[in-house]
Amino acid sequence: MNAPTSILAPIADLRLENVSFQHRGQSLLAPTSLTLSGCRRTIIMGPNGAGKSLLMRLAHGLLTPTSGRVRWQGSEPVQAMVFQRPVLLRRSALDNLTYVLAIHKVPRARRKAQAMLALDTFGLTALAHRPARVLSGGEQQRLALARAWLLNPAVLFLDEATSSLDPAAIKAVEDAVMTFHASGTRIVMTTHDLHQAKRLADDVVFLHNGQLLEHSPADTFFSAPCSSQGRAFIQGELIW
Ligand SMILES: Nc1ncnc2c1ncn2[C@@H]1O[C@H](COP(=O)(O)OP(=O)(O)OP(=O)(O)O)[C@@H](O)[C@H]1O
Repeated sequence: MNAPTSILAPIADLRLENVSFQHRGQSLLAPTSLTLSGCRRTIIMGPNGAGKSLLMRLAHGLLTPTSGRVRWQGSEPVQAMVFQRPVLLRRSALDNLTYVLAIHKVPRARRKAQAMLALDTFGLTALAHRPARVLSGGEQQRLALARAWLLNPAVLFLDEATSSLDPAAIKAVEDAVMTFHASGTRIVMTTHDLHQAKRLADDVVFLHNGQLLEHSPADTFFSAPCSSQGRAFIQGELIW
């Protein structure tokens, strides 16, 4: 594994074909078809319980659909996922990163330099030797992003990655997302923060009640959503 560089090859399309998910006979995601392509920032939006995380976990392969299929149109690219609460090892920030490099069989002599580069990229150099679990929420999230960056993913999934952070930490995570995107990574991110979606989205997938109601360019979604639920959502009305 090399240090992250720009991803030059086109990223395979990810196609969800009539994907549904049921639990104990209850439909949590109605049959959904969706194609994610190019090097775009796709934001999955919708109110609490809409099925955003479900859709993302199905897309990333963490969940198996009840029906339908998820397939890559071409070779499956390297993917990484960042969660709302990152799971970090009881070690220093630096060691959390060198551990990942060891798992990926990077020669020992190269691990520290690569890990330090990742820490530097995400503004964490000064915290290299601090135990990861005492870092603030925003710092932990940036460490999770640095760890993902080491994998040089072509596709990065983020599930409510900023929902428990303050505005400065949100900005730092959004900057980190832009760093990934600038190096050629496709971004797929869930949020119910409208302002964040407006800042980041190239296109928006809007879910309500386990149904995909819209997948549109961000400008279209924010100026002229085609569903009444989408309109209510962007007007800040509560919908359940
Ligand atoms: N693996 C699972 N097994 C069973 N039920 C699930 C599973 N994952 C999610 N659910 C249920 O599916 C529904 C949608 O959950 P999901 O987490 O996708 O919503 P969300 O849109 O991400 O909501 P929030 O904004 O609150 O995080 C919820 O009722 C949840 O309890």
